[in-house]
Amino acid sequence: MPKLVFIRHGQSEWNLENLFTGWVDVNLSEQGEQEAKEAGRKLKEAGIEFDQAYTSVLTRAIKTLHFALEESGQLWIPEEKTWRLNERHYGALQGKNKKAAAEKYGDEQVHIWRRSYDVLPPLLSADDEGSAANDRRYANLDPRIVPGGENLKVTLERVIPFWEDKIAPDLLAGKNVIIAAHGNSLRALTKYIEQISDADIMGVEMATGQPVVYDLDDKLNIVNKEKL
Ligand SMILES: O=C(O)[C@H](O)COP(=O)(O)O
Repeated sequence: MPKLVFIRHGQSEWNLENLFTGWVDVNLSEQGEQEAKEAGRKLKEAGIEFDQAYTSVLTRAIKTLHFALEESGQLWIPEEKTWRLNERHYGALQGKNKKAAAEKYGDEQVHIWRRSYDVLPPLLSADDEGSAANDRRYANLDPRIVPGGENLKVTLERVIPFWEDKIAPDLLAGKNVIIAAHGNSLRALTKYIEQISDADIMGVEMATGQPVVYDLDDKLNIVNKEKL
């Protein structure tokens, strides 16, 4: 029975400062590093052995994966990084303080931007200096698909092709897979594999640094879900 583990990166420097982050490549905070190591200890305690790891192209997720794997003695396993597991792009909100935005635009508007399934944040244009179009790590992406802002729906639509092409085939081959990613790329995957409605996904949150372990059957149905 394959195991699938999701882990949201540990607390980042911008989580700590309460800033919208999205595709901005911030580091883990000291607490975030500790959370990632603790996740590794829990995975070791649970005796989970991985065959394959996937992560985003953002430092906070990559380092979380590495701390967790190192702590569980599995830093050697194959890993792949993909932009498709990146955090949802927060558009022009990136770098803004969440509390200050709520004071300016109202709690309700900010909640809609953060948790609605299909409302887009204010977009960042491709010529904005913060645009991902200027970032070397996305140079191999068709400029037409470099986002200027994403909602959960758009995030899900770019995460699922990666699930279909890479993650699901690994699981079907009986491999245990760990995915270290982000609050919203993991909410998108959670919505997809648990078949959560557009309305109910608004209430689903991912804690930083907490492994979520799924046992799947050979048709990838969920047999058990446990948070460590
Ligand atoms: O990108 C961000 O700001 C956070 O990592 C996730 O944000 P959220 O809690 O607003 O979804």
